[in-house]
Amino acid sequence: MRVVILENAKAVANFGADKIASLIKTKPQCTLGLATGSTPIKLYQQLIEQYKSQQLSFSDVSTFNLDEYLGLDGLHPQSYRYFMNENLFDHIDIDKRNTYVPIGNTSHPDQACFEFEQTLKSKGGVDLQLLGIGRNGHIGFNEPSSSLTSRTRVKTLTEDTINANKRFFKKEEFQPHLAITMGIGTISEAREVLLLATGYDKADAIQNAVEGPLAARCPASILQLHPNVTFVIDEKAAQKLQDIAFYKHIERENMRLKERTAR
Ligand SMILES: N[C@@H]1[C@@H](O)[C@H](O)[C@@H](COP(=O)(O)O)O[C@@H]1O
Repeated sequence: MRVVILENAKAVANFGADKIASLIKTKPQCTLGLATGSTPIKLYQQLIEQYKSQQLSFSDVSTFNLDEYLGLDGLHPQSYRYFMNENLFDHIDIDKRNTYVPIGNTSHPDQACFEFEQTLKSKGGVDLQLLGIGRNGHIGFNEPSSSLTSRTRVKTLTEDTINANKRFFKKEEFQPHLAITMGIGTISEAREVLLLATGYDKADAIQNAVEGPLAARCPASILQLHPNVTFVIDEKAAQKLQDIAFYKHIERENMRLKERTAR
């Protein structure tokens, strides 16, 4: 488990974008696991800039998104399909047929979840999974008490999550209380995981995820078992970690080692 603490949200976005860009350069046909929410927006902007300046092509990349609101179709401005089109897909050269977001407007959600898992499997799984984190420690829409080995399925959202996401909906607008989400077991199978968090709001969740016990109360704590996970967080989100000095020390040591081996 690697904990990278950076100065601010911009540095977090740069770090994440560089990771994704270097994966695409070494493996143009890679499969990315993508997230929504406000946290990855700056990272997506960086990727768009790299595409526009011809440093990066997404033409052979496939993507799988973590989650979608149940009951919203992809044309609904608050749907996660719409979010992905607006914030990334419409601005790069990705083939949209290779972009998979769980289908929210289905009358057969269990079947949709099963097919999502099957498609992910047929594509060989996720190379790099990008994650945000909810204030209560959720990843995707796996709320506290989710099974730590769960697969893609329908989940009920907590009041805290509904309130946190209210800002995206208009006052009288229907806000779904259910969502389809990749399971925690599904997420854990990604070959590499990058979790981004910024701001004081996320400090408790980060402390529980990184230093708390492995527990369904904090779904992100499952990442402690992952062999290739990096938490990329800003100083504000890091403020409740007990071992900040040690995490920073490790990063400095790693940097020195890199410089020495590069000589
Ligand atoms: N389902 C999404 C999560 O994938 C995301 O990580 C979380 C945090 O969002 P934000 O980045 O806006 O804080 O919000 C939603 O609940």
